[in-house]
Amino acid sequence: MNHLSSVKHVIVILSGKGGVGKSTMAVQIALGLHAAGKKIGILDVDLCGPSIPKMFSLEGRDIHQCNEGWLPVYVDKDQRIGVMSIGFLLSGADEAVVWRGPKKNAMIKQFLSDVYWQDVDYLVIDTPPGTSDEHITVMESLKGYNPDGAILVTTPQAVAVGDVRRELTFCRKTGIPVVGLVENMSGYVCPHCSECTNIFSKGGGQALAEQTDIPFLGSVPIDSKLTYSLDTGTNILEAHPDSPAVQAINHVVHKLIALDKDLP
Ligand SMILES: Nc1ncnc2c1ncn2[C@@H]1O[C@H](COP(=O)(O)OP(=O)(O)OP(=O)(O)O)[C@@H](O)[C@H]1O
Ligand code: SF4
Repeated sequence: MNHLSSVKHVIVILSGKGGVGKSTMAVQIALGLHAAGKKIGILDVDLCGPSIPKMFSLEGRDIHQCNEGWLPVYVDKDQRIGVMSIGFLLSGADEAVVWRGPKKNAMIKQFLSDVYWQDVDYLVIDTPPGTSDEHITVMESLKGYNPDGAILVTTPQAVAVGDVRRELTFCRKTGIPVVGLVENMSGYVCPHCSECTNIFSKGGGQALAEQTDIPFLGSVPIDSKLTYSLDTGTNILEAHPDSPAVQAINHVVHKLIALDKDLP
């Protein structure tokens, strides 16, 4: 049995470039949805750079099997946030996955069919940067399970925004709806006075969303509290609920939940 059938919503996180904060957004959106009372699964199919276990401080944890399939590794004792990542199958943080395409694609298919999610409300899938074979495998494996669609992550600079256009074309060609666009690293929040300075250009994500007629979900600034929380696997939403990054993430999550009724 494919356990995706027990998942209510599937959201794929995509970015045109590496390092724009795709995994960061996957984790924060998951935490925000969890705070809103939803049961969450996070699937990390970034086989060459699995960063989700580190961001939840779950490195070194083992995957266990039950009769139904692979059990996710749970972040919380209530088992409301489950994680599956290739990172759990590697023997150490420095080990690299040196696999050719077919082996990677077989692993992604297995991840998508064999993890026993147990009635999660939202499955958030973190993908590698760009549009590769792995993305096509994800999209093909999701066919028939009615995924909500993709959230595109960009930084505000024109170069990064240009790459998002290619992601949009990819979504259209593979038939996956676009849930919306998030602009990450939109300005830098000073840790002393909380002043936000636009160190990159401003508003590129929002302008692109308007031009291409996709929902703009919001802008998340660079916030050192967020970097710290990701490095230490702590929950910034609980630790710093008033920080600018958390307010921005909450805004994205509320928009996402509001879109729920409109999702195909
Ligand atoms: N808004 C932010 N504020 C502070 N730090 C951030 C923010 N967004 C991302 N970061 C930091 O930037 C780094 C890169 O982020 P992340 O790993 O999420 O990028 P990515 O797009 O998933 O990268 P990859 O190309 O490896 O998949 C991380 O160390 C993260 O802590
Ligand atoms: S934003 Fe304000 S507190 Fe921060 S470095 Fe600049 S002047 Fe100093």
